[in-house]
Amino acid sequence: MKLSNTGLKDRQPWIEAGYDLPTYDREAMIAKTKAEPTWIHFGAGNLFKAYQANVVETLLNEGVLDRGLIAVEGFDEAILQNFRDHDTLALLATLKSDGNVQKTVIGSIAESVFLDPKNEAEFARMKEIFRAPSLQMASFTITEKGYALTNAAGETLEPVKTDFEQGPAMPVSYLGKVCALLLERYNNGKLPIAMVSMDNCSHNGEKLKNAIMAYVKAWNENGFVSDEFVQYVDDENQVSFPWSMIDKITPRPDDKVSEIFKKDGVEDMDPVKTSRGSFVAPFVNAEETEYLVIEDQFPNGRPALEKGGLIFTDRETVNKVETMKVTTCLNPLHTALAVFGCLLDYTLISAEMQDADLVGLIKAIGYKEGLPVVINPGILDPKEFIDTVINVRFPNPFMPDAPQRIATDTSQKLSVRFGETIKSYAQDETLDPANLEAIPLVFAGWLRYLMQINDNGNRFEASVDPLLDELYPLVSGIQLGDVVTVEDLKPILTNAKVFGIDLIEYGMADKVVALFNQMNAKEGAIRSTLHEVVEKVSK
Ligand SMILES: NC(=O)c1ccc[n+]([C@@H]2O[C@H](COP(=O)([O-])OP(=O)(O)OC[C@H]3O[C@@H](n4cnc5c(N)ncnc54)[C@H](O)[C@@H]3O)[C@@H](O)[C@H]2O)c1
Ligand SMILES: O=P(O)(O)OC[C@@H](O)[C@@H](O)[C@H](O)[C@H](O)CO
Repeated sequence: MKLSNTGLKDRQPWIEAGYDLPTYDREAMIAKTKAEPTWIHFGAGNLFKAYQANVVETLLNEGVLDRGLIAVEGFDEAILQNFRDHDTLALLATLKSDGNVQKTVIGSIAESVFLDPKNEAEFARMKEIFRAPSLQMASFTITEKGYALTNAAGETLEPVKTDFEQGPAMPVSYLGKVCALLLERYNNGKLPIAMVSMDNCSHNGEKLKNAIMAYVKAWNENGFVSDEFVQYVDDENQVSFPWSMIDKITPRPDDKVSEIFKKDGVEDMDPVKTSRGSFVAPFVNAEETEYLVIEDQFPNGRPALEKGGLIFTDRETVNKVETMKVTTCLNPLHTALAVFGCLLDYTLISAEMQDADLVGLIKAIGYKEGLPVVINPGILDPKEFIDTVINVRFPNPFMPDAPQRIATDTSQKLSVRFGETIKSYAQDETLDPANLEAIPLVFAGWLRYLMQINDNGNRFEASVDPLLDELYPLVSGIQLGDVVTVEDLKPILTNAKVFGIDLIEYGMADKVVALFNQMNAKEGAIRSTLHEVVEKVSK
């Protein structure tokens, strides 16, 4: 059995092996999507295939939609190649908490394009898509760092600087290319569009808009674009940047899941790590739970995605749901498990959920330190949300999720996942950041993690992180048993780009450094410190 157009011609073996197959005319869907695209997605990673593409698959099968998705990859060509090798088909394994695995052939991706102006044919197609009056939305899952314009020191990144100065003709940065496509749309009828960030960043729509506007303004100042273009991008009735919250735990493609497909007789199912560090396979594996809440601001209309379970609401509600998930009720808990999982030598989140100290830690972060600053969004109850995360989702033994995946780019995530909570404590007269215990432990744990020596004194390799080269030298000279001071770690502790706040200014640095020293005292000290803090906060 081959995952390809030819391989799917004989449907019987797939059906007998329990696969859900496309029931619509895929060729017709592809032709219609190419001719009149409605939805283009940037970032053809695992989440996109597991969530957005699966929702569209369901709606195509139900006859609600007649067009599928166009997938754009602009960072890692190997992701695209993997996809094209299988006629833009993908397999999805939905790993249910009762152990059942639902196997779906995803056919909803009609076309894939590489975002690269140097590749004339591909970029000409991108421009053609952006000229299409039918295009309603461009969405993004390009990770938090995909939106960055500056490095940790606040300096403009080189490719961004080049694009600001050289204009839209041949952009080299990711968002410079996206901005050039918006210009193409403007130059061909000033057509409206929604640009929807679906990444786990706080206020993701605002983040995308600010980044795009930085290009637009620089190009305007340097004489490349008109004032009218600036107004077009800035007018949410022309170009909107809806805020969103997305939630579906999508681990890297796992060998055990690949075995399930291989056992069924599906060929070529091995996951690979690409040279750019992506984990990719012709299949994706994900949990069943999923939420996608989007601000309903689509100036050119939108597909009826509410029929696929998406929730469309106002910005305030999205903000509350997103704040709840990303800054208090899920992602901070995940990051705590990521950091301590790597330090305590775990390779599975579900195994960490059998560890009373770690469960105690995330309960403290969620219920005790997070909940007091959460505003109930109304459409989801924060306490029930944490209950499900802790009791059902994280412990799901069938989910191959690893702390090492979640530890990716931690330097980019701490400010959102914990910094927002600390700021809320500081702003609330009834709360005091000095009373926080679990969050400072995670910060100290992360500094200890940066040493890349685990609690047994063994070296481990930190997950990919854009600041690792910058941050590692600050801790690489520290030996197990050394005692450091706030002054020694000042360059990190004061970095508001990392923590969201200056830890010295907020009076948290002493506590973080004391916990770091306690965890660095000797082998086993991470465990004993974790246990001690959890005992203290559980009282
Ligand atoms: N995996 C999950 O559980 C999950 C759940 C909810 C939200 N998310 C959000 O989706 C994002 C992607 O997750 P995924 O599982 O698809 O990851 P992935 O590693 O499979 O895919 C990442 C995508 O981002 C692109 N990318 C990476 N670095 C980039 C850069 N510097 N500039 C532009 N593009 C870049 C990659 O090429 C790829 O298309 C996450 O960062 C997160 O914000 C993920
Ligand atoms: O996806 P990231 O890299 O922002 O963070 C890692 C995980 O915490 C995250 O992917 C969760 O699995 C996801 O946010 C669940 O919806």
